[in-house]
Amino acid sequence: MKTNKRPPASILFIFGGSGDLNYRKLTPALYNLFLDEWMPDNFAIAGIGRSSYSNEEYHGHLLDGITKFSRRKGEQNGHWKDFSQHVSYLQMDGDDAAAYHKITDLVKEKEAEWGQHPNVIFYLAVAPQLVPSIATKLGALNLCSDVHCTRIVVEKPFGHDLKSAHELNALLSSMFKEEQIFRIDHYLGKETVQNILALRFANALFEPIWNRNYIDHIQITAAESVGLEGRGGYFENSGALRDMVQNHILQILCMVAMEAPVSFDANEIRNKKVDVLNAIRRITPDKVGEHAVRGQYSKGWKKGEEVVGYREEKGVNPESAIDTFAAAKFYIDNWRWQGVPIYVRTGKYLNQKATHITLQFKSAPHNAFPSESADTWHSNKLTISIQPEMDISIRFQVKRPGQTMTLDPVDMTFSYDTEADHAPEAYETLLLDAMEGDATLFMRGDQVEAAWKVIMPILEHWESHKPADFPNYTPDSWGPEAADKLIAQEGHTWINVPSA
Ligand SMILES: NC(=O)C1=CN([C@@H]2O[C@H](COP(=O)(O)OP(=O)(O)OC[C@H]3O[C@@H](n4cnc5c(N)ncnc54)[C@H](OP(=O)(O)O)[C@@H]3O)[C@@H](O)[C@H]2O)C=CC1
Ligand SMILES: O=C1O[C@H](COP(=O)(O)O)[C@@H](O)[C@H](O)[C@H]1O
Repeated sequence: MKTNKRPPASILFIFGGSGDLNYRKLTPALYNLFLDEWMPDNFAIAGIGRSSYSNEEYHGHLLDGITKFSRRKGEQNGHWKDFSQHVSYLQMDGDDAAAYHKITDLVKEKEAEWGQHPNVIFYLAVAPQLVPSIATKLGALNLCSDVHCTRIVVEKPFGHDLKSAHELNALLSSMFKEEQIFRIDHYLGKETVQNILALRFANALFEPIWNRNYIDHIQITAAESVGLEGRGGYFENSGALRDMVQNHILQILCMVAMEAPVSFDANEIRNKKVDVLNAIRRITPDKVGEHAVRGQYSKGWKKGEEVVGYREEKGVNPESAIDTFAAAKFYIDNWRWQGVPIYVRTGKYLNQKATHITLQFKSAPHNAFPSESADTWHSNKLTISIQPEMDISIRFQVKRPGQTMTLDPVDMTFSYDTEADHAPEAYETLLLDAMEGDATLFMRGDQVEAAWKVIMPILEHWESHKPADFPNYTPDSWGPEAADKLIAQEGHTWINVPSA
């Protein structure tokens, strides 16, 4: 786990330095680490892309991103000038092997300037099709020597399906050792996602009831209020199941369902998580309809503005069968979770931005209270809100003050928003971990493949059976009606946690 020390001297090469992710997330995160005095004493950041920028233009572009998207807006009392001196832009085509000397030149220059061998981190924030070509050329640089500690950070999606993920793992491990490969899933860097482990394994209170004997079912919702945001080209090759369930949602599920780790060693945590993925019951092709629902948004209204349907978005096939909503019911075949349904859902243009996990407990075995209390009888639930609210809330029943024995449900809530002044953004945590070489919050190769195995039957069924009812939900709703039917099969309903 992280120490309180700054990481060693590092050079970060960001492939995709001219792209959206770097503009909105990576550079703002690195700048926040700098402001919070977490960056190494000696560091350099080089953005890489084919677009043309002078260093000065590049700095202006990045500062614009910070002003729009960072948790700390703007340049912060002159600190930007100090930070930007560490940042440069390398114009190069990642497919052009002859251009890679620019990387080794910069490493040599910094070694001479700092009088030490820095860690070299390659961050691949590029489309997945480019990853094999770039990784192969990086491997050929032979920077993975005794003196350099080289790491490669690979953005999601990791592969397009099980086969391509397996091939990419094989390619990366032919050039890098597993401890050098950092497969990123930014949900694992979110404070409230990490807090699931603290809640479960730093408190003796929850463990005895965290199982099939007390929990009726679990729900995981990752709802987005935004639409495609110009990513039509990407989404047409992806869909909600690939974009959110294969990675973020299954990783959250692992943290909720895993057994207690013996230590916080990266491999120990990852072993426990992969056990969960391997225990998820495989959905057979004939059962996909009972276990999974897909949706696609139509045109409609969002916050009082008319918005186009998915099929009318830029870069989208007018007859597209891509899912912008996905819901599924999973079972984990082990002693702890046998028979407990786990419902997950995600979608674009839903009613609100809300990511939360709810553990719905079973009802008390006997209601000894007067019969009128039956109307207000609610079973307990524990809700972990990941965003935008960051809190943990337990619902239980109390007696309403007065002469009658009437019960009311109340919530006891811990709010991260009030306790943590400036919770770091996920990418701050993950970039710092990558510089420190701590892979606990990153995915191991077998974990990614195990997650693909879980969703492959659904993907294959959907790809071979085109939906007859698309588009089937309107913007600002909670998705298609079929999602309500999915959960109603076992007498449950989706829980929508209202945002403040
Ligand atoms: N944007 C987001 O919010 C998120 C993105 N991601 C992932 O991050 C990755 C990048 O996404 P995003 O930033 O949105 O994509 P963009 O399309 O905005 O950026 C793509 C980047 O790749 C560069 N690039 C493309 N071809 C080459 C090439 N041949 N050689 C060198 N550079 C090249 C582009 O630079 P140029 O055109 O100048 O060559 C550009 O900087 C994807 O895997 C995505 O799934 C993950 C989570 C969220
Ligand atoms: O990885 C992705 O995540 C974002 C949602 O991230 P969040 O941190 O805002 O919840 C999603 O919009 C995007 O489609 C997906 O690629």
